[in-house]
Amino acid sequence: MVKAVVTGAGGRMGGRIISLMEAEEGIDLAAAVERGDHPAIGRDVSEILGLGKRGVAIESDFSDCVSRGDVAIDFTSHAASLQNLRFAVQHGKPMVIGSTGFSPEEMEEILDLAGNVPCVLAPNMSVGVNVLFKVIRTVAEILGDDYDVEILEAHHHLKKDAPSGTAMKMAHIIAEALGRDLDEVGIYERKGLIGERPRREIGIQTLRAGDIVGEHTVLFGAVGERLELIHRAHSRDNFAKGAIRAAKWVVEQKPGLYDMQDVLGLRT
Ligand SMILES: NC(=O)C1=CN([C@@H]2O[C@H](COP(=O)(O)OP(=O)(O)OC[C@H]3O[C@@H](n4cnc5c(N)ncnc54)[C@H](OP(=O)(O)O)[C@@H]3O)[C@@H](O)[C@H]2O)C=CC1
Ligand SMILES: O=C(O)C1=N[C@H](C(=O)O)C[C@H](O)C1
Repeated sequence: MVKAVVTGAGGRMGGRIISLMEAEEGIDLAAAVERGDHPAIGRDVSEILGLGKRGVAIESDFSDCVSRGDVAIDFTSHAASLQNLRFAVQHGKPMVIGSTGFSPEEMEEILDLAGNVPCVLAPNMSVGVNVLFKVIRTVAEILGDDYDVEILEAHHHLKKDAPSGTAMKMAHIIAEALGRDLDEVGIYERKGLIGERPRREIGIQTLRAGDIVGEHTVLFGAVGERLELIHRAHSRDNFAKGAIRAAKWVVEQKPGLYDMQDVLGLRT
């Protein structure tokens, strides 16, 4: 039985992960963690989620409880996940990180830390999006420079980072497939007399509205036609199931940084 410590337990993703873990074989909740000043601290985690009492109280100090688990699952924020990974390394514990919005410097530190423990880091843990990552690489390679590339993402109005981690990963995949440097060709907003669209631009556009769970469109446009590849998440359960699957997988791995392509066996 894999024992998991879940951080961000009072959040949208943390809550779904804990709820779905109840019905999942081979994994159990060892501890649940929230930010120190969160109103849920000290309350039974299942009570918060409307599941009745389970005898796991929400705690505030990850460094205190990480050693009670075989793996930590963290959907909090870029800063909290990095801090938690530092603690996980101190205790030699594998980690699954779903948070997004890491800076290049933070990514460098994660890569460095993951040299000590196995770590899955993925901006999107759904099977559908991870298949789409492969598909858009192939499509970009086939269509090449003849098609304009635009990525459109839409999320709920509570999301803190933009563009989404998924949209940024899509942009990186396509830039790599087309031999372009995303720092040079990525365009995140347009306004005013912008002139004709440079052919090599990769547009990444963000929408925020209501309770949209997560939608990503990759548009390849030419004169006379366009190809659109769309993923729509209907709930957070696919992300949560992916995180649980990653947690069971990562405990068997050697130290290193992995993503969902590795977990799902999609890497070629
Ligand atoms: N990889 C994937 O498949 C997915 C990734 N995400 C990403 O996961 C992250 C979380 O998303 P979501 O659940 O919607 O966000 P929420 O804001 O609902 O949840 C995050 C939770 O983490 C808590 N938190 C913040 N800092 C700490 C800390 N230091 N220790 C413990 N808990 C802390 C927050 O508390 P407080 O509210 O008090 O700040 C909050 O309860 C985001 O970065 C999002 O982009 C989301 C969905 C899928
Ligand atoms: O914050 C969210 O909600 C989501 N974040 C992830 C991202 O930034 O890509 C994945 C998902 O679309 C939901």
